[in-house]
Amino acid sequence: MSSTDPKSLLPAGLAEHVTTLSVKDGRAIAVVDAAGLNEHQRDEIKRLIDTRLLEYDDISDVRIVMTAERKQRRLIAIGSGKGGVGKSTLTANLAIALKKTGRAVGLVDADIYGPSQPVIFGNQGEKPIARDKKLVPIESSFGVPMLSMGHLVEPGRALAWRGPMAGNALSQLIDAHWGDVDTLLVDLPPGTGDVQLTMLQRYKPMGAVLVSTPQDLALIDAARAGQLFDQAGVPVIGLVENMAGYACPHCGEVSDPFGKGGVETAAERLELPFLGRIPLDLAIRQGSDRGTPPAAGDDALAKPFHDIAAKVDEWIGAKS
Ligand SMILES: Nc1ncnc2c1ncn2[C@@H]1O[C@H](COP(=O)(O)OP(=O)(O)OP(=O)(O)O)[C@@H](O)[C@H]1O
Repeated sequence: MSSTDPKSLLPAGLAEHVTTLSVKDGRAIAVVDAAGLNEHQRDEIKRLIDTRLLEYDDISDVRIVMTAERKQRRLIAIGSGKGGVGKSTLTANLAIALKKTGRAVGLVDADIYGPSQPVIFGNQGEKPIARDKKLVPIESSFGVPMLSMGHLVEPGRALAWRGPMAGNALSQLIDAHWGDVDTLLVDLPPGTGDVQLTMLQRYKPMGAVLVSTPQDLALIDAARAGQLFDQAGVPVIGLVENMAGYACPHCGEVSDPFGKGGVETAAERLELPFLGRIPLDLAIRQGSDRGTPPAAGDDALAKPFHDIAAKVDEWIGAKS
């Protein structure tokens, strides 16, 4: 067989996808430019090339290399209207719970103004290394690789970042060596600032989860954050109510310091799904401070996080 132009072995419609084709000792190696092709198209092209080349008597083995075959990584943003409502706590526990459902989850702590994930995961002081100018995520004890500005700068130093600097910080964390991770949870700073805008412009998340306490003010801000996602065409997966129902550790009586059911009512009003309620429980705060997030366990404290993760998991499954 002439190998001056092996691409001529293929019909033009297939050859146009092939960067190089070599044939030697019965083995054909085709390099296919897979940029812009979806998974189905890639599989189809692979199949057609394979079948066509094997029709030649002197080809017995076909190897196909797909370039630009970047793993489609979905981003799920976790946002809140205001700070201190438990967004970081939810993100960490959701990531751990999703990992338990079998998803390859990673976590980006994009709350660059007040990164708290290194504390929640108990790996403060660890520093990610860089390879080929990209960061390598830190492996956490819960099987969730993660990157946080808290691992890169001294506590408090990132606070002054605004505009492009804040956006670039986000890119460094997202465009990292995430390997097999297919679902990246992004813990956003509260509100609707520079990081959120960069996120929406450069990396359109697949969906967003919003956290709020039942207080009216927190809810109004959460609705505003929801609007931003909505305008950008990012579906809100649902709302989570945090710090609802405080069970007194002494007498067991349940009180509602921030009101009750406000988030569920707001979700109904905004026509958004309600994903669940997490109680105000001292053990949740203690676990977060100690580097042992409750979702790592299997007890009653873990349950609300696992239930919310199951709903998010189902939502992702339905969209994929
Ligand atoms: N359900 C809960 N029960 C008890 N403590 C909680 C609960 N949720 C969060 N906390 C605690 O409240 C504090 C704030 O939570 P967290 O850092 O998750 O909020 P945040 O919304 O991410 O805040 P910020 O955006 O300011 O970082 C933390 O000390 C956390 O441990």
